[in-house]
Amino acid sequence: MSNWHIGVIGGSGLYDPGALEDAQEISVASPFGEPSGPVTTGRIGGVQFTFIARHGAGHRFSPSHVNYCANVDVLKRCGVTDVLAISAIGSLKEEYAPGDFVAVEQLIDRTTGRQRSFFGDGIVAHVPLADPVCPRLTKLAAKAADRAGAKVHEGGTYVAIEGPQFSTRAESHMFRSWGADVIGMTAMPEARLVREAELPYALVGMVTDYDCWRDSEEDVDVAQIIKTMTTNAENARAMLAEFAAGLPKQRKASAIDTVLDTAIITPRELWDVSARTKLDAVAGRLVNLTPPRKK
Ligand SMILES: CSC[C@H]1O[C@H](OP(=O)(O)O)[C@H](O)[C@@H]1O
Ligand SMILES: Nc1ncnc2[nH]cnc12
Repeated sequence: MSNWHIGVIGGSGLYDPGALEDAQEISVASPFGEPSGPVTTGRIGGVQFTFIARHGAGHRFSPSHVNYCANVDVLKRCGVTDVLAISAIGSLKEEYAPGDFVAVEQLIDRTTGRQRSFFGDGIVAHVPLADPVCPRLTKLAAKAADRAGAKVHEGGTYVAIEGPQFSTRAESHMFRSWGADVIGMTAMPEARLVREAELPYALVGMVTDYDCWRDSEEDVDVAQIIKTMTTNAENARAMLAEFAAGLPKQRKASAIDTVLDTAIITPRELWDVSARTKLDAVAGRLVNLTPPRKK
């Protein structure tokens, strides 16, 4: 059995991971509140996968209402080593056409008012985020998408908007002028939280539309996105199978696995019991070392 355990966050149109061996649906409680739903855990080949539908079964949580903290906490609690997120994205670039896959490299955060950190209430941490995705995992995901028959673009900057409305035409042009290549509503704060949980993150976007900047194209709407995503969901599942097959047999440590070592600024002797208890999965490697301090 491999030592990889891949957490998959399925976005719009991808509400189940397809066939997993020995699949089990488990409801996992989180101190950060209700996750979007139960996880499905099982194997593809010798690799363990744990899947969560970002917007819940039946797409009940909008991008602003997804409990990103709980979803990431639950994946960490299940023991995942790495997170592969799959999203529907709009294209801000001529060359990225509907149906194409994009292995995202950079993120711009335009979301507002979402909980963006596990830390701050008793234990403060500042993790580095210069490179928000893990290059190793992203490369493996891009290769898998390619082997699954998708047209894949490696690299690209994703701008995360708050939504739930799509962008105005002026915003769409502005994001293009900033150098953003694709647009969505969910990769932030997800990527921030996954990093805080010391998990490498890769984001594969499936292009569903050209947003509203392109004169020759209909402006984006949900019907267009769902139509493309339904066609693409099978490709995404095929990508997961190829991803499992293409992983190196044994996972080697990543610098992200221990990123909190140099990120927590609050001295250990001041960590309070409730913060430690809440972080027992996210920062379990550190907070579970010694008995919690009594107040
Ligand atoms: C269904 S239309 C917009 C919706 O689709 C994307 O979701 P996800 O990233 O979870 O695939 C986008 O970010 C919006 O949330
Ligand atoms: N054009 C768009 N804007 C924001 N999120 C999206 N998800 C898919 N297409 C999108």
